[in-house]
Amino acid sequence: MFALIPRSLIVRLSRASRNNLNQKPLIIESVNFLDSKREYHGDILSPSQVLGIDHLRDPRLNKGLAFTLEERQALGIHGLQPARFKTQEEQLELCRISIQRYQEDLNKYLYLTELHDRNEKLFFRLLTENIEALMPIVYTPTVGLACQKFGLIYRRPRGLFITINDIGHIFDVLKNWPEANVKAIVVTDGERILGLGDLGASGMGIPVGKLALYTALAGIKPHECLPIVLDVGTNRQSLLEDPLYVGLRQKRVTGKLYDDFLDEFMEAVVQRYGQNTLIQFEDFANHNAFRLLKKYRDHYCTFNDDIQGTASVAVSGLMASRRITGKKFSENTLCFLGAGGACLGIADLLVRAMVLEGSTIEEARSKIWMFDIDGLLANDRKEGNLEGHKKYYSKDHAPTKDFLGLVNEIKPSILIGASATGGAFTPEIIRSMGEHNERPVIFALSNPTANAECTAEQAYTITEGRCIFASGSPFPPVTVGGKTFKPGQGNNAYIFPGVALGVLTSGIHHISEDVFLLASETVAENVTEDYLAKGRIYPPLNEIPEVSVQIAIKILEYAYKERIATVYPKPKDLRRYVEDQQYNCSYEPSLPNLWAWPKTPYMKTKPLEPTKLKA
Ligand SMILES: NC(=O)C1=CN([C@@H]2O[C@H](COP(=O)(O)OP(=O)(O)OC[C@H]3O[C@@H](n4cnc5c(N)ncnc54)[C@H](OP(=O)(O)O)[C@@H]3O)[C@@H](O)[C@H]2O)C=CC1
Ligand SMILES: CC(=O)C(=O)O
Ligand SMILES: [Mg+2]
Repeated sequence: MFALIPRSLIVRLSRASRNNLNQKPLIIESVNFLDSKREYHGDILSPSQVLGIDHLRDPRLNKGLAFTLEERQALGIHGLQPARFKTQEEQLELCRISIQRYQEDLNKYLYLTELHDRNEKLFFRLLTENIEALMPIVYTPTVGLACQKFGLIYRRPRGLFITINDIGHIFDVLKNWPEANVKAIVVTDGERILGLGDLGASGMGIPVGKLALYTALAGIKPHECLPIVLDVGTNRQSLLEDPLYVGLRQKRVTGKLYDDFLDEFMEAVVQRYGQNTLIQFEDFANHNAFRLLKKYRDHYCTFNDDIQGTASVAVSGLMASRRITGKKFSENTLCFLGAGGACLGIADLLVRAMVLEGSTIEEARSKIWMFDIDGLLANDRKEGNLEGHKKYYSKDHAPTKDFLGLVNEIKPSILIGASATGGAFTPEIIRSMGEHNERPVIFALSNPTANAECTAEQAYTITEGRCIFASGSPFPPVTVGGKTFKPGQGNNAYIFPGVALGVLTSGIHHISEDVFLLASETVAENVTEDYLAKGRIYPPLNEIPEVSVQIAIKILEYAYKERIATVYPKPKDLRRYVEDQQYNCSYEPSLPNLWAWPKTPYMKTKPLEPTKLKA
């Protein structure tokens, strides 16, 4: 039975009200149906078509078949959809069935991208409720493949592309972004995308994926998030020659012009969105990452995820490992393969943690040995630089490029790889770790999967199940001697969403290292004895949303204690305050409650048995 809707009244939601669907629509306009013929894309259309169709086309408004009969009629979309009404739960079931049908992960990625473009709430609900199964698709490893194939799979724009040619006009480009209330930006210049090197503008997949996790793992509202690529060219010859490449076809700009471009970008962000806008630097090459962090950290609300987020997640894993090995941080010898943003960030934060345990900085640094592409960081080495933070870890030791030899000699209890060198932890190296330690700690943090320094299978098998293992990209469970181990994912995804939530809700201007140590502790506290017994040093991925809220609460407590919060008065109930600001991915009414609408005649259907997505 159809309800009777007064034809003289159709309801129009203003753009302002759509931008914040968690609020009730603010502006309601009555339009007389009979005298309102107007032009739309050059055609004379009825106002119902003009005004209502947006509800199907705009991913933020679209609810698919969940529009009630009353909504369909009042919005003028009645007849534009089949007769069936479907709840969001029924739509989710269709999504799960659909995604299972794809064999290739890249096709699953494309399905999710299309869903994101079509129905934002459904996309985020699907992602939030299936983190374990879908994080490897929207994030590492599949996002790496999506970046490599970016030119081929590019369909619709998502995010903002600012090129070096926009210098002098970056603010104008930012003004083209259609959202007025951006609070968080993830920005890359595409020079070091995961462990895949320089992908130029094709690196856009990374800020898009990271910000999808801002919403799915921390409930930060999607319209408050802005992914940005700074396209300064690429030095990858194959991309410059690739007819499908969508970025600037020129070598990377460097030096003063690059720096001026970055400075203008930072200033333009503040001018457009305010001083408190969080700017997360992601996948910049090493020669820029540290430099830019140092330059901007005390002037903007910013952090570098590859340095600080990675440090925080690795230290968190080591905090949990400490409960198994019984050793203080300073009682370990650590050996790093790689001395870039990730490894140096981890080493620096660990030194801070050791100092808090009572070591001096020198004692703490003496426990840490590092290898880069030119071998051991050694004072007398002729090849390779010892610039920046590398010099803190350089040793009075004969230069060597023999990593296995060094491992045999110094007998580290903790081995960490972030070198983007797949298979660099050879079976001999893993065996040596097993021979010298009852519970060797082995972290193969490089992404995507093919770049991991070793697989979970190799680590557990060669150490007869004794190692404490984590990897940057996910590995399936491994069974050794009848015991099954679920490898932990030592990925900064445990950290950056919660840190962002804490920073945004407290309004702190600058993000200190203490914030990252707090995040490490919070993640480690969520590792139960039961998880440790199964070899897990991180909570399961689907617990990250709760962990993010806890991180945010810790940051708020810290911010009020240190008097660096800018949101006053201090909320009485911090958890409630945080949760009240989070995104709600359930559908909401598309119409204001002008009068009591008659009930929609939902058709009775056989209840579906929910499909379980395999991780
Ligand atoms: N799990 C996680 O959450 C994260 C993982 N990562 C991963 O870590 C990896 C490195 O990232 P990042 O540190 O930012 O990158 P960088 O480019 O800053 O550092 C890479 C480091 O590895 C060294 N290196 C390269 N090849 C070798 C080799 N054959 N032997 C020894 N050392 C080598 C480089 O040496 P040199 O200094 O001489 O160039 C450099 O020190 C990437 O794969 C990335 O995906 C990064 C961030 C987070
Ligand atoms: C995870 C991440 O940030 C990286 O691999 O770069
Ligand atoms: Mg990164």
